[in-house]
Amino acid sequence: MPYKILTINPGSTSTKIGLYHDTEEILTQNISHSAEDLAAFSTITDQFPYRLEKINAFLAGQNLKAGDFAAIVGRGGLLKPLVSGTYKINDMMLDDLKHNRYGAHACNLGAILADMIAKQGGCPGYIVDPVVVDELTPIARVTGRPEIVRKSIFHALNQKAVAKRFAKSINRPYNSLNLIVAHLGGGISVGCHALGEVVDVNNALDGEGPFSPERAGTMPAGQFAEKVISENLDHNSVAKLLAGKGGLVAHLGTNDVREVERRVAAGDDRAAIVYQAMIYAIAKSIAAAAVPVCGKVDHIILTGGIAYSEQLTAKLKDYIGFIAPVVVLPGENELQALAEGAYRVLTGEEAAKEYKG
Ligand SMILES: Nc1ncnc2c1ncn2[C@@H]1O[C@H](COP(=O)(O)OP(=O)(O)OP(=O)(O)O)[C@@H](O)[C@H]1O
Ligand SMILES: CCCC(=O)O
Repeated sequence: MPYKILTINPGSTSTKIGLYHDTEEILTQNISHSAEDLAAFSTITDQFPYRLEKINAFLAGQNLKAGDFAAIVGRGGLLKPLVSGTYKINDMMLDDLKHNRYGAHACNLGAILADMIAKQGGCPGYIVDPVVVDELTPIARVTGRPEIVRKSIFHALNQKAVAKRFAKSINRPYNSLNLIVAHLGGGISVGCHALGEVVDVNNALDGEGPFSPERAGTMPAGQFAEKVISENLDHNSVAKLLAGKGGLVAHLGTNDVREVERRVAAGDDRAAIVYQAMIYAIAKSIAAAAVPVCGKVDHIILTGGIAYSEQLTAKLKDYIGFIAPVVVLPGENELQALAEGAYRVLTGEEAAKEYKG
C-alpha cells in the first residue's frame, strides 16, 4: 500500500492542497483568495479557520478523512534560521508560528493547519525547507547600519525544488551550477544559487527587492520612515504596508496579475505603467543577483504563478537575456517537494529534524 500524504501550501494569495500516493501526485487543487476576501482578517493567524474550512471542503469533496493519511505536510513558515530539510512539527514550532515570533506570513499557517489535521488523524505532521532556510554569505548580511542585519527569508521550498529539477533535466548536479532563480508569486524572491547554496536573496517580506502583487519591495528608506512617523503607524500596519498591502494591491487594488493584464489590454494607462514598473524592478533584481558569482551565471530560471504570463516573461527576457539563458518553469513544485520531503522520512531515507527554537 502506498503512503497517502496530504500536502498543504498556504501562499499569500492562495491555498494549494495536494494528495500524493508515495511521491505520485494523485490530485492537486489551487484555491485563490482575493485581496477582498483576505481583507476581512486583521492578522494572518485570523485566517486559520477560513483556510481550514477550504481544506476540509476539499477532503469532504474527495471522500477523505484525516485518518486516511500517513502524514500531513505543511509549508514551513517564519521560524529561527534553519538548515534545509524535513522537520517534525512540534509544540515549540507551533508556538513560534502562532505568535509570529519571527514575523507574520501566510506560510506560518502551513504547520498549524497540518498539525490540526495530523492530530485529528493520529499521524505525524511535517514541514519541509521552510522560508527561513539560510545559506547567506557573511558579506551578504551586512547593511550600512550595524544594528540592521539582512536575513534569508524566501521561497526556499520552490526555489530549491525548481533549481534541482532543472539541474536534473540537463544532467548536471545542482551543486555544480550557478543559477539565478526568480520566484514570481504573490511575493517575489530572487536568489543567487552558487554551486548549490543560496548565497544571496532578497527578503521580500522586509521591503527588499522588486515590488510584487502584494509586496512593497525596496523603497527610499527616508520617505518610508517619514510616512511611518507622520502617520504614527503601529507595527502591524507597517508590516502590512510592506507585505500584503504593497505592490499591485497598493497601486491597483488587486493581487491578480491576470486582472492587471486585462486592464492593460483594455487601455488602462495607470495599470500599464505599474505593470511595466514591476517587470523593470524584477529585471533589476535579477541583474543584481549575478554579482555574487561575478556574472558567471549558467542559467536564469523564472518560476512561480506570474511566470505563466508569456508577455511578462518575454519582456523580462529582453531586459536580462544578456546575463545568461533564461528558462521559464512556471508555477511551483512546492506540493510535490513537500510530499517528497515527508516520503523520505516515512521510508527512513532521511531522519526528520527537530526544531529547537
Ligand atoms: N496565467 C497567468 N498569467 C499571469 N499571472 C498569473 C497567471 N496565473 C497566475 N498568475 C498570478 O500569479 C500570482 C500568484 O502566484 P503564486 O500562486 O505563485 O503565489 P502564491 O503562492 O499565492 O504566493 P507566494 O508565491 O508568494 O507564496 C497572482 O498574482 C496570479 O494572478
Ligand atoms: C516567502 C517569503 C517571501 C514572500 O512571500 O514575499
